[in-house]
Amino acid sequence: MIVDDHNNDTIAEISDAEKDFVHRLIELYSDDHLTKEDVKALIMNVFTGGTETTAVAMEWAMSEIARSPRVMQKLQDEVRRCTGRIRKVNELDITNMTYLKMVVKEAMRLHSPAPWFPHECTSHCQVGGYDVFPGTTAVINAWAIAKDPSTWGDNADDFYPERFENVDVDYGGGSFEMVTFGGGRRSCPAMNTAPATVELVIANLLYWFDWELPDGLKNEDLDMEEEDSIIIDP
Ligand code: HEM
Repeated sequence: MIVDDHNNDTIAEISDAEKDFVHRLIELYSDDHLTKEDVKALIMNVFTGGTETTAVAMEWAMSEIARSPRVMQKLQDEVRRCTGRIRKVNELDITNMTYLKMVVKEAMRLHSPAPWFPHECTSHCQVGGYDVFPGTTAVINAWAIAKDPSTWGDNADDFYPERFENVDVDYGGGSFEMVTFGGGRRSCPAMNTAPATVELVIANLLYWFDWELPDGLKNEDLDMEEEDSIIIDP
């Protein structure tokens, strides 16, 4: 259906700037670089890997902000200061919002949207003194890694965005203290765009609205229990 909507015949009439992800895939298919099955699988990858994860990251970040009046006030001050008198926060404003980036990173540290992911070992190696043989599935527990007190200290379970003022850890795949987007060759291709999306939405919502919990609910009473699955929902 999606592939049919992007009818091959019309691609030649579309400018490069207007071409989307599916147009590019169809071009590669037409050049014999991909099969139709590859195209369908890649589209499914983006839908399944890209929608729920980002939505859940946003929900957790909003919940943590709503639960912490101190963080909300500091963040809202930054968003309004960096945005000025315009109608909408844009990507350029976000580049100056250092606290926002720390808040989103801290929310993703505490609540890895993809808590674990499997990798198959292709050659014999040793991990922590254990032999791992080819064909073995190793499960990377991103959830636990990001909460390890030996890395993150005694307040590892607390939502404290300021910790990133002194910790040079990023989710770019190079810091094994936090592997929210995986690492290496199979790491998430959206490791830069996904946080940017969350930042943009939160900045706009805080710019325009003062947030409150519903029905007089107290901050400490907000239910932060996680629902266990392949994606951790609030
Ligand atoms: C907060 C949002 C997201 C999180 C936390 C996340 C996390 C992850 C993780 C942990 C992996 C597996 C890495 C590994 O196996 O080492 C992955 C893979 C992947 N993600 Fe994301 N992701 C997010 C958003 C997105 C978005 C928006 C897209 C696409 C638009 C996307 C597309 C993919 C794809 C295609 C893969 C498979 C990469 C491969 O196997 O080569 N993800 N993601």
